[in-house]
Amino acid sequence: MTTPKKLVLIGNGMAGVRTLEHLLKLAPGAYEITIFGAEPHPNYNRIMLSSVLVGGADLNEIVINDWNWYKENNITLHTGHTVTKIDTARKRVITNLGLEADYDSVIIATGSNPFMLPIPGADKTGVIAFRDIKDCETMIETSKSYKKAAVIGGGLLGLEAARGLLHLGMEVTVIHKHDYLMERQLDEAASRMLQRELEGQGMKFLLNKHSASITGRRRVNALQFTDGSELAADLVVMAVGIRPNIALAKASGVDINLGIVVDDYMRTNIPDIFAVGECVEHQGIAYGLVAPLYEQGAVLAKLLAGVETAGYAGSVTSTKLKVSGVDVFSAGYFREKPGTRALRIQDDLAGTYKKIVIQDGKLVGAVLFGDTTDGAELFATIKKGESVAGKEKELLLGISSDLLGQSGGGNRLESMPDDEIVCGCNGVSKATIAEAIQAKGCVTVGQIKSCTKASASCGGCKPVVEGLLTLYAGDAVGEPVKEGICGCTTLSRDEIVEEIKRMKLMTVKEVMHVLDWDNKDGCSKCRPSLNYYLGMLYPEEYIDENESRFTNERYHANIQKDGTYSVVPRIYGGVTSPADLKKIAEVAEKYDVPMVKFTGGQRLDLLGVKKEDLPKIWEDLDMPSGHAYGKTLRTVKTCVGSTFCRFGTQDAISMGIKLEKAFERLNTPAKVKLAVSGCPRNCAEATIKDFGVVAIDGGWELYVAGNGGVKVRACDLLGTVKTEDEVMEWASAYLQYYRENAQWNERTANWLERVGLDSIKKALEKQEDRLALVARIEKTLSLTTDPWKEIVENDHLRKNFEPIPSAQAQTV
Ligand SMILES: Cc1cc2nc3c(=O)[nH]c(=O)nc-3n(C[C@H](O)[C@H](O)[C@H](O)COP(=O)(O)OP(=O)(O)OC[C@H]3O[C@@H](n4cnc5c(N)ncnc54)[C@H](O)[C@@H]3O)c2cc1C
Ligand SMILES: NC(=O)c1ccc[n+]([C@@H]2O[C@H](COP(=O)([O-])OP(=O)(O)OC[C@H]3O[C@@H](n4cnc5c(N)ncnc54)[C@H](O)[C@@H]3O)[C@@H](O)[C@H]2O)c1
Ligand code: SF4
Ligand code: FES
Repeated sequence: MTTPKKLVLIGNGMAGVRTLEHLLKLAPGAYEITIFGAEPHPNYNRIMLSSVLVGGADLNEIVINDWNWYKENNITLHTGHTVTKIDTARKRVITNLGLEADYDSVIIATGSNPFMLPIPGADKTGVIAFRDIKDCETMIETSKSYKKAAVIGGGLLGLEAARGLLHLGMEVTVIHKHDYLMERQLDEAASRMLQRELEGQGMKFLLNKHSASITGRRRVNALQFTDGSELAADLVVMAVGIRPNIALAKASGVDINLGIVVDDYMRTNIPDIFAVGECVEHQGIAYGLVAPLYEQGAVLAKLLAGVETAGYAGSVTSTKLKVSGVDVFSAGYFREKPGTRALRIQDDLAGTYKKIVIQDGKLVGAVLFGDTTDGAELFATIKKGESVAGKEKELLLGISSDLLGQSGGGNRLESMPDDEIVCGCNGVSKATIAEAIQAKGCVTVGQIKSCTKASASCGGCKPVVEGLLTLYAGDAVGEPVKEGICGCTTLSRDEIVEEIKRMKLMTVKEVMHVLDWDNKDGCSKCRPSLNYYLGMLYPEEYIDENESRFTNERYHANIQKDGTYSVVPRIYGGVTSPADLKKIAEVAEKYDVPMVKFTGGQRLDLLGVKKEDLPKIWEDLDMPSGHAYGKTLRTVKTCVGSTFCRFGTQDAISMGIKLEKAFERLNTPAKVKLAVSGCPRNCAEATIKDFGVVAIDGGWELYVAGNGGVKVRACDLLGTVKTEDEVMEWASAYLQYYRENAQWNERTANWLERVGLDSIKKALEKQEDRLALVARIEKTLSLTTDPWKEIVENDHLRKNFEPIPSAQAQTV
């Protein structure tokens, strides 16, 4: 038996220990391993520090290898020791505390140091980085006694720190030197959308700002900028990038440049000294994300185990911001340059943006905002490097689902190699996930997460994990895969509503806590849906959580492409008056409204309004909100009907106004549009509305679940009635039944297709059932108020519309 060689690992972090995990599998017993780690902890998942800050995990949960792991693998671990020198002549390492250890081979995995701006006052108490457990603990402690936090750096780390500090109850301002956030990962359009979303969560921003000094006696009390302005701050977190930690390598004669220079096998210039992780520079690049570091570790482990391997060839990277409620994804070379072509889709209403960049017929980069489900597929396509010529639009529209095996291109997941890493953050391979499903019986993403940690960090791999679940659980196990309303829970809409009723849960937080949400803060899908369900179930007791709503609903106006808003006052049934038209014209002139436009719903839209002008405009207009922005009743379109039209059989205008006055301000699962036509010629297009009314001789036909949007759907006939009162009764009952049974964000057309017309007819056929529904909708309607009026009359609410200080608007 050969004596094991002595292997010393310097740095007990993610990349180094990951390399050893591989090595232990490939060549158990081949090495006598000693690890030196400067931190006092066992190896932990640094990525998850962001989750710790927002209460999504505690420090014990982020440990990757606990103390026992080292014992079980006969590894000698020295924590709290910083190696200060590698004596390459005597093949020995020496620590700051005087400990020495001989080696045959040594791996340097010292990671990075956070870059601290060298400005006066940077050494004051309360000025920290965000890199390790200690920083995380300092933030949590500080938030208990102090209020104002400043985060310098609007990159991934700065924004995740800022989100954490907000969660801890601090007021947070992010100071960024560029004019838009995350410029290293996003283009300007996506970045502006991100900023708006984060502002909605309460984050403040100072862009184009350069920090000059930090003031305070011992502790920081303010941050001063080069333009002379300042910001009060009790805590300053610097998140302005990282620098490879090369001090030890330099002191030991190892070649360094930006980082420790290595070849494709992670060898340095000195025999038997290897390096891996963030401290390394490979082909001129130092990586700052775990996926490439794990790839490096796999190559090095094979080399040390004597297993043949191709060298490390560099990595294409992708990132996902880990801020709940905000989906941002970026991969590859997303900037346009000569020789590239970019395709984009931007939907300001849905708050989504997608851009792909093509070079030489191949996909080379992508940016996604608002909906990142295509991220995994786009990233896989970038990595494959195959031609996508002719399929660019399919890629852009997200209908080329080769990766998940949903299109004719064959199932890429089936042919994916077993050892391919699916979850870059946690280094989980396809084989590990397959084993979790097939051998350990996992049938939900949540279970796979608990079992393997795949999708536990940034969540970017979730679509692939879901695809594998369908592949293995669907085919091999045959068990139904139960999915929750979003990634935070496995509970369906109906289960959640049942539990809320059964346990009398009264707030969004309570629901998430009691029903054991995976992500304690929820996300942009579950928070607004819970807010809706609670409001629907408890119209009297529940206090609407404004922060759970989307930007448009929070500001009671539609945000436009350029960040301005649109104002649509209510114009019942499309009928206005000279007085109202005059008011609208005067307001448009007074506030320099760039455009006044008739909408498709027969109203007037004032476009290009500045946020700070909104309350003043509403005050001057003195008209109710048209709710053109929310998941509520939008418009009731009418034709002129029997009042003026020679074909009209009924008074469509007064019927429409009656309906609009009854249901204005009603919260619904998704937006609801109504129309009334005075005869079957149907000039108001009532048969493509959520609820349409068409006059016939001696009565009215009632139509439901139509849609004139992306997917046009003609209504189904619900029934025929004789009187206006009956129209009101059926409309009320139908809308309330929809409110009580549809999923949040489900339009009536989709709802009806899901549950079937017959089930709806059955639920409404008995008058006693209809009247019970009518009573419930009337209760809800009796409690609604006009949001514009409420804001106009409340100074505190008006403050939310004041401009956010920017580089142009100085002192804070
Ligand atoms: C808050 C946060 C969130 C992040 N989120 C993501 C994410 O979502 N996705 C992603 O891909 N990446 C993320 N990262 C980056 C990721 O954590 C790093 O890329 C990764 O941890 C680097 O691994 P490493 O082993 O090279 O360095 P580290 O994990 O930093 O390990 C190096 C270790 O070596 C120790 N050490 C240094 N010098 C010595 C010495 N001389 N002697 C002994 N020990 C020494 C250090 O104390 C440290 O413990 C995040 C980073 C942070 C801070
Ligand atoms: N979700 C994730 O993937 C994730 C999360 C956190 C951290 N990380 C990684 O951790 C590392 C550190 O993150 P980071 O965000 O600090 O690095 P970064 O280099 O990506 O971003 C730093 C940001 O700070 C800004 N900046 C630089 N100097 C500034 C100054 N003087 N004033 C104001 N702004 C300034 C830069 O413009 C840049 O946008 C990176 O490698 C990052 O990839 C990744
Ligand atoms: S729908 Fe009939 S009543 Fe209404 S405008 Fe058209 S033709 Fe006239
Ligand atoms: S890739 Fe980030 S959690 Fe899987």
